[in-house]
Amino acid sequence: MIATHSLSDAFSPTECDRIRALADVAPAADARLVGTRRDHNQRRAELVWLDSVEGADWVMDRIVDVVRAANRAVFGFDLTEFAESAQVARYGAEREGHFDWHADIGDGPHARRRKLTMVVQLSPLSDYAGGTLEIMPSAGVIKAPRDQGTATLFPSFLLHRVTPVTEGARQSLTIWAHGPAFR
Ligand SMILES: O=C(O)CCC(=O)C(=O)O
Ligand SMILES: [Fe+2]
Repeated sequence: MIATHSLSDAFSPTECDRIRALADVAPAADARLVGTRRDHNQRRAELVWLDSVEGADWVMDRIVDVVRAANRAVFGFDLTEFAESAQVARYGAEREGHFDWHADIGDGPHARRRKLTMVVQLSPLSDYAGGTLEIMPSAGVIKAPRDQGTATLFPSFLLHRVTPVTEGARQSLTIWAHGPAFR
């Protein structure tokens, strides 16, 4: 079974910096989990929804291309739409930014239909320590490559986490692709 798929140059470092600059000037919200509950032990991060940011259409265009190609080549899921905005998250060492083990399939009308998750590493390696994205397809854990611009895709039902950032700050871009239930 194919668990995760990483792509080293989904975005160039310059493009990552442009996305970070867009997110940096947008008002950030505190991270909400699937639904509306806020639980800072589960997740500590600041979020910017890309659909509320002007000048970010090219980011969504690229996301669609990358997810489509990876799905065609690797996953073969029946995906019909991107029903939710892409999200830029910032995990800062000042409050040990992290996201504990979770799956992305939730209770909401959209979260329930998430099938494929893609996370792009927006920060250069030198910006932070900790903040590793780990995915658990079975007994072992897969560590997502950290290089700036690398995308990691995985089925949204897999458990994954971001370990606490201990120095600096890590930013990531997350998008979900949706479709009818697995069968
Ligand atoms: O920031 C990451 O690497 C993961 C984000 C995530 O798991 C989520 O938003 O559901
Ligand atoms: Fe997640």
